Amino acid sequence: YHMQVSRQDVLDVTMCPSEHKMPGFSNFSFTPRKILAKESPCFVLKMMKDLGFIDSFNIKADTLARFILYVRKGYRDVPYHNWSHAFSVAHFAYLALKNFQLVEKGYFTQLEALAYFVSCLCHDIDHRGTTNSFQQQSNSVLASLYSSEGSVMERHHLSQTICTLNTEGCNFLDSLSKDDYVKCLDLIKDMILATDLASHYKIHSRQLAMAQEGYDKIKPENRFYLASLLMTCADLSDQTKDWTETKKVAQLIYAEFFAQGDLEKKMGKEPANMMDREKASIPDHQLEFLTQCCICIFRILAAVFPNAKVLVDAIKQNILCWESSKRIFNKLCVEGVTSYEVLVSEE
Ligand SMILES: COc1ccc(Cl)c(-c2nnc3c(C)nc4ccc(C(=O)NCC(C)C)cc4n23)c1
Ligand SMILES: [Mg+2]
Ligand SMILES: [Zn+2]
Repeated sequence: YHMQVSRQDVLDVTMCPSEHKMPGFSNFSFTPRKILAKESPCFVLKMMKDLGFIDSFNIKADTLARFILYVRKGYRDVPYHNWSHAFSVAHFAYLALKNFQLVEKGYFTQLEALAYFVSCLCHDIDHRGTTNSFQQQSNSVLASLYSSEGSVMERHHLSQTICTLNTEGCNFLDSLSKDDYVKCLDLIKDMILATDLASHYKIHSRQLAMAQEGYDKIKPENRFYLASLLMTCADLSDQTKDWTETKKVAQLIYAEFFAQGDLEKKMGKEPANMMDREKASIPDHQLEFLTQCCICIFRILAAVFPNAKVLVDAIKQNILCWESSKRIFNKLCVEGVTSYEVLVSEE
């Protein structure tokens, strides 16, 4: 198992030129998907150094490098829920920590910041490109393990994260004090479980109330709601980038959804419309997702952090683009051409 990550691989990451200049890397408009997969482990290390985690927690660089490489190995080659998604979600955590000054302004302790960044990097480890409901439908091993508690995939991602930490030479958290270590794992658990969209819907109204009353750092439940909100925002952060990026990401998401729909048809099940390549209307579904779910979440974020308004504006821009592309789709979706074929053809 140790053969998967060589000593040389670890050395390449620890020795990577930290003067890797990436103009705009810490701006909200930066698109992390343009970082090549082979360079991304260096950028993860660079972000963690820049956030002060290495110094604050006396983390050993080669242990952290090995952990990052095993986490990358833990992601599968599926269209959307792959390492590139994990890296982009972790990059948003970096942007939030820096641009909202989460630690400097007392929203997060340095330990909560570390847990947030690591949770984002690991939040979808070993995703199979299928939804929680598909686990139930297909009686998957994961469903038999976790369906009684719910959030089946998220519990698996958490379990894989712990397993990776316990892989020999990967536990970069073992330099933490006993208390910090236990607290950090507890935070990682809450944060990874918070990425189940169904869990978000359960607390959405309380997050909205929290923002409208004015964020009160003293209330412990507020710290939980803020951490959950920041996890969901990171998970959806592709939607805050430019239209070219948003369109590319939609192609990946629907490639995954339609592959699941094809599987469900083979199993003699009727897939949901948005999973059925013959029935899905991508612009309509995306407009519904952006207007009913995405923009609401980022509006709450902007109520707590005023400079997050640019993220809401970016989503509004993408909504306009989906509306105009919807008109083009409707014209092109003549007999037999599916909306996915139009989406991928619109290069
Ligand atoms: C925060 O957790 C997740 C988990 C999985 C995914 Cl794919 C996403 C996600 N990230 N970007 C998107 C975009 C652009 N559109 C989406 C449209 C529908 C759905 C969805 O989950 N509908 C519910 C049904 C599957 C039960 C998710 C969408 N989504 C977020
Ligand atoms: Mg997930
Ligand atoms: Zn995700």
